[in-house]
Amino acid sequence: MIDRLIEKIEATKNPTVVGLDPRLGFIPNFIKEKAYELYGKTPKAAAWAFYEFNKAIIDAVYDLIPAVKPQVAMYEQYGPEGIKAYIKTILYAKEKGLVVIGDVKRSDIASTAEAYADGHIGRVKVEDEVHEVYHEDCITLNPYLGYDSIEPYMNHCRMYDKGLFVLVKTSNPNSGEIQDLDIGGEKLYERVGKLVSKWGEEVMGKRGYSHIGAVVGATYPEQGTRLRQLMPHTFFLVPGYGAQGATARDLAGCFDKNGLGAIVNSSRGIIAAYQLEKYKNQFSEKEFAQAAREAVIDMKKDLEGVL
Ligand SMILES: O=c1ccn([C@@H]2O[C@H](COP(=O)(O)O)[C@@H](O)[C@H]2O)c(=O)[nH]1
Repeated sequence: MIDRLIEKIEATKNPTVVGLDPRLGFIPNFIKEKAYELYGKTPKAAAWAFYEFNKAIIDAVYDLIPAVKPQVAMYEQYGPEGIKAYIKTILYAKEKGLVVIGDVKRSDIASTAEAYADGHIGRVKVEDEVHEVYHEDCITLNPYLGYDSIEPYMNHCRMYDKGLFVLVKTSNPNSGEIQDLDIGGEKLYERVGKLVSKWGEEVMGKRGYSHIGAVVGATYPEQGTRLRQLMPHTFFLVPGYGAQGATARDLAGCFDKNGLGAIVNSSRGIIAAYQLEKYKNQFSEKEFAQAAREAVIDMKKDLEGVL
C-alpha cells in the first residue's frame, strides 16, 4: 500500500488527503430535501445524502489528490444504512483511483483484532466462500494494547497489499495528558513512536517506508519534528490542518528531506469549504464541490510553500 500511496503523491505532486467526514450540517439543502422526499427524516435519508455529497466531492477533487480518509464515526452513527454509505464511498473513491484510508481507530486483544483485520483489510470466510467486505487500503489503529493487538493486521498488509496508520501523537488538545507523560527520561509518544517504527520493520515497502505508518497531529510541531527524527522509515498521516488550527508551517517537520514521508488530512476545511468565510462569497451552496476543489488547490499551494 505504501508504495502505491507514494506513487499517487508523486503523480499528483500533492500530499493532501481529503477527509470524508460528512455531517448533516455540511450537506447542502437541495441534497437533504431530496433525501427526505425519498426516505423521510430517517437514518436512510442521512446515509443517502452522505453518499451523494461524497460522490460529488470525489468527482471534483480526485485528479488533484492521492487519497481520501472517510471517518467511520460519521457513518456508523446512522447504523446499517450509514455503514452501507461508508462502503459505497470507499468503492467509489477506489474506482476513481484514490487510496482509501479508513479512519476506524480499532484496538482489541489479538483474537478480536483478527476479526477487525479480516473485515477491514483482509477477507472474511463464509463456509467455502471468501469475501472482501470494507475494501479500505489502510486503516487507523490504536496501539494501547501493544504488539499482539497489531500483529493480526500485519499479515494482511503482506497478503493483500494493505497498510496501517497507528496513533502516536494525536492532534486533540488533551493528547499530552497521556502521550506526553515522562516515562523515565523520554515521553510516552516517543516510546510508542519507536515501537511503531520497530513493528514496521517487518513490513517494509520498496521505497524506504513501511506499510505501518503513524498518526502524528499537525497541532504539535515540536513533537512532529522529533518523531520524524526517531522514525525515518515511518510514513505519517497528519491530521489537524485547517479546522483544528494547524498551518503548513506547523507540520513541515513531519516531512523528510525529499518532501515525502507525510500526508496531510483536512476534512471540514475542504468538504465544507463553501460554508467558510473565505469561499462563501465565491461559491453558492449548489457549488459546494467546486468550493472543495478550490480549497484543495489552496491547500496544495500552502503545503508547497513549506516543502
Ligand atoms: O489525532 C487525530 C487523529 C484523527 N483525527 C481525525 O482526522 C479528522 C480531522 O478532521 P478536521 O475536520 O480536518 O479537523 C477527523 O476525522 C478526526 O477524527 C484527528 O483529527 N486527529
